[in-house]
Amino acid sequence: MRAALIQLRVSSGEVPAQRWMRVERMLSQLMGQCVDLILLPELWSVGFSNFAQYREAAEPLHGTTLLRLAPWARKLEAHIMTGSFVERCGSQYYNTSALLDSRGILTGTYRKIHLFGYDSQERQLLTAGSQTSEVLTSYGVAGMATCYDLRFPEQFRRMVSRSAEMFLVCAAWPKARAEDWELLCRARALENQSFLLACNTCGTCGGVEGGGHSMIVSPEGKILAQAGETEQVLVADIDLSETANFRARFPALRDRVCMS
Ligand SMILES: O=C(O)CCC(=O)C(=O)O
Repeated sequence: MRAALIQLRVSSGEVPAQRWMRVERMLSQLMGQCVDLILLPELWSVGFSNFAQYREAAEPLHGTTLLRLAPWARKLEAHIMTGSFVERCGSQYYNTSALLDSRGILTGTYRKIHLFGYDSQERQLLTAGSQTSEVLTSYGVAGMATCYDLRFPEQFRRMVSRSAEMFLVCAAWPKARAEDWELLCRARALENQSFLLACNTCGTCGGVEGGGHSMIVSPEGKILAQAGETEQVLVADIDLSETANFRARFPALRDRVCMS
């Protein structure tokens, strides 16, 4: 499977339309590259730290993000994990990401469970999701998660208990905690013997510098590909049979003991 992580620069001085233009340009550059799965970061259109704009930027589930990205999924014949957007549902607002299949059809959604309350208004403005998300794709079962969720191993373990074989993570993780980012991405992959694809932002939004370093981690916790600190598309090939091979060779998941 060939994956492409669109590490987008999200800066305060820009309007979402400018980011959309760059995203669509990067998608068009993937034409002919036989990519199977594309990931975008967390709240890339509005900008994670642009809290004052959340309400105005909110959209229904089948809103702008899905409508604009679905034709790209069809054109590129690739799954697209849309990154997250502010979803409006009745009077509630969520940090929601979606997975489109290569026909542009919505196959999975995830509402961020662990909202970030430190130096952030996310927890005041949004409602937390209450369900993990495991989506059956043509490449296996994908578990979806968002940024701060990385600090909560029980969420990833639950997804593995529900058959996840890889994790798709969108993030707006700050550079100030870049070491945590790498450590947590590798730990969640290794302890769950699963591929982890994590797409982050870069650039400075609301005074917070995005850490970049989007990465693809193997089920053995090794970084297979990693972006730098600037805007780029990280493309890498993944051998998904490694998950089953490693789980058979070193069957730690089988030795789980129920602690509750
Ligand atoms: O946990 C962290 O250090 C960063 C989390 C974050 O920025 C987020 O959830 O958007």
